[in-house]
Amino acid sequence: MDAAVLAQDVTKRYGDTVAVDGVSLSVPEGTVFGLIGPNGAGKTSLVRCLTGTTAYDGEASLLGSPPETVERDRIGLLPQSFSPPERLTVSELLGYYADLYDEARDPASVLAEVGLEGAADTWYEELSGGQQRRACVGITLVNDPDVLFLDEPTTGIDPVGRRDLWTLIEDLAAAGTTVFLTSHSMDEVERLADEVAMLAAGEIVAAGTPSSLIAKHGGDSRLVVRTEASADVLADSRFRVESSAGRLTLHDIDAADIDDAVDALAAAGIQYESFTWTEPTLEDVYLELTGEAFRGLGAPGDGATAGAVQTETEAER
Ligand SMILES: Nc1ncnc2c1ncn2[C@@H]1O[C@H](COP(=O)(O)OP(=O)(O)OP(=O)(O)O)[C@@H](O)[C@H]1O
Repeated sequence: MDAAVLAQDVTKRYGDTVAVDGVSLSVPEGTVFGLIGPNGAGKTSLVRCLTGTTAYDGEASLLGSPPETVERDRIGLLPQSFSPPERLTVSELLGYYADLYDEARDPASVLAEVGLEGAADTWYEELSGGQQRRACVGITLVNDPDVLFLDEPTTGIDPVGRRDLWTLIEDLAAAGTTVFLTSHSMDEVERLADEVAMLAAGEIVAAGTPSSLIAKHGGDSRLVVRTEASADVLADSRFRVESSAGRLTLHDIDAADIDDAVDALAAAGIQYESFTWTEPTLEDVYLELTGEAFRGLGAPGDGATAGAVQTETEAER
């Protein structure tokens, strides 16, 4: 499979701030790549480099060419903040953006894909925040892009709308579109991404499939028991137990161990209100790695004074 997006030692500086610090990555065609990381980690800056919308050092390629030279109709980009004309209805808006391309999809079918058929004749400014975001996703689809960059696409969208968009993203990837997704929603990334990279202070600190990252950094499966009992009463059991206010946590509990663990609670005479078995998720990976990044790499965004940031922002305009 060819790489649709490739970065080799990509670095983006704004004055003294190093927003992206020597990032290398490769996204095979037709896959979903998830970029995660705390606020200020450099995600949006990296997306700008990879879409050719800002200057950078290092090498990048998009669909086999330098990003800034790729025909715009092959790329879809939903920036984090995007404000289309507000006094257009949703269908006028999609038609307006479709007209910017020599060949475009039928706006009506895009409207249906993003679940806005019922709002076709509503002015953009009268849509709810979540509907506006869906309309913006629709705008990125009118040119039927080969690569789609979505910077926090589901922010503000309700749970049903989020799931609908996830299905849409899965369908797009299944049909061959490469999707580069940045998100703060770990369940979204865990569900959608084939590969994930975590950025902290401009550097990739971990990368891999969601399951490999969870296996490496997510911690263990555990049984959390709501009880006032202390861990001592399970001292003779085979389980590793920690106690905290109102709960005992039994570690390294696989699904097959749950019965034994519950038997051990009963044998120790522990009265409990309830128990919950949890498996590690990408959120655990995120929390673990963000903690490490703050301990080891310094807080993201360090190294820039507000003045230096301001100067470069002005210089870029
Ligand atoms: N146009 C700009 N001019 C100067 N500094 C900038 C500019 N854009 C971003 N920065 C700085 O670059 C660093 C990375 O910012 P960026 O927006 O890329 O992070 P992010 O990971 O997308 O954050 P968030 O999750 O909050 O959207 C931050 O220190 C930010 O202040």
